[in-house]
Amino acid sequence: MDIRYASHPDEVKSFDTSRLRQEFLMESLFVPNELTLTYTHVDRFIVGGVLPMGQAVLLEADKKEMGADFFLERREIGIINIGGSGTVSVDGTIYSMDSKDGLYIGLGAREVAFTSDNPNEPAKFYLNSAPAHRTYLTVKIAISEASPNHLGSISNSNERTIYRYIHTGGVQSCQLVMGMTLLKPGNMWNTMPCHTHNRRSEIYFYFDMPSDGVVFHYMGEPQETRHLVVRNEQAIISPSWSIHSGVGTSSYTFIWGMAGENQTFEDMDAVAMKDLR
Ligand SMILES: O=C(O)C(=O)C[C@H](O)C(=O)CO
Ligand SMILES: [Zn+2]
Repeated sequence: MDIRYASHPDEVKSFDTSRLRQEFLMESLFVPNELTLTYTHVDRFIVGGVLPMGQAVLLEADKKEMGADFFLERREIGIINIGGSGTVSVDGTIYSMDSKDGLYIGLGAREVAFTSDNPNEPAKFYLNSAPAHRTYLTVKIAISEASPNHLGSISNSNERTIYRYIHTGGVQSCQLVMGMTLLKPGNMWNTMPCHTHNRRSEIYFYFDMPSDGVVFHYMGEPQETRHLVVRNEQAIISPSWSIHSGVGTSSYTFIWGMAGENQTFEDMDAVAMKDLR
């Protein structure tokens, strides 16, 4: 399990490109038949990916790093499939997962296994997990059941739909809030004007990009912005003090996940365009 520590914003000002990437970027989430996990001390998120290719992959705890006998002993998890169809089995109950289907699994589930229906068109399960204090129902969420919110305009190159999967008005959780943003064709910008939210941190995961496409993802304090070049199926840690916004060389989709002090999606500290540096 890859471990990342939290950084002070004053320290991050002096990071060069490779240090920024080492601390904040997750470059390889999908390795055939492996559970790939990164544990960040930023709100103790675990971010991961599963690519089952002809065998089931188990959601196993890293006993040393997590100090737990099973992954969901003290945690909850949100899962979104970005690949072909597959299944997630939770203590013997099988959930069929088509592309862009989501699943919330509550504290205490012991045996979670991932499979693909067709190894030639494998499922790709993207995972966000956060510490939990009580059990909420395990629920599957089709994108048609997620709450859509249309934002932006073609004149600002940011017309997009935000789908909330796990949130206060939908599937309940202890602290995880999770969803997906789809850009309309021809639109390249996400989350600009940008914001921070000191009560929560956030993980962005970019996908549906061509192999030579990149997203210039902006992070840092609003007056000390930095960029990271992010490629298809890579994820970024955004601490509570950091903006999180990106512009692509072509269109893309991204999954966002938040955890922390509150779950109020609208609780954002908006950054005025004139204040960005
Ligand atoms: O497109 C957007 O704007 C977003 O998806 C914003 C994220 O959901 C976010 O940053 C929530 O805090
Ligand atoms: Zn945000």
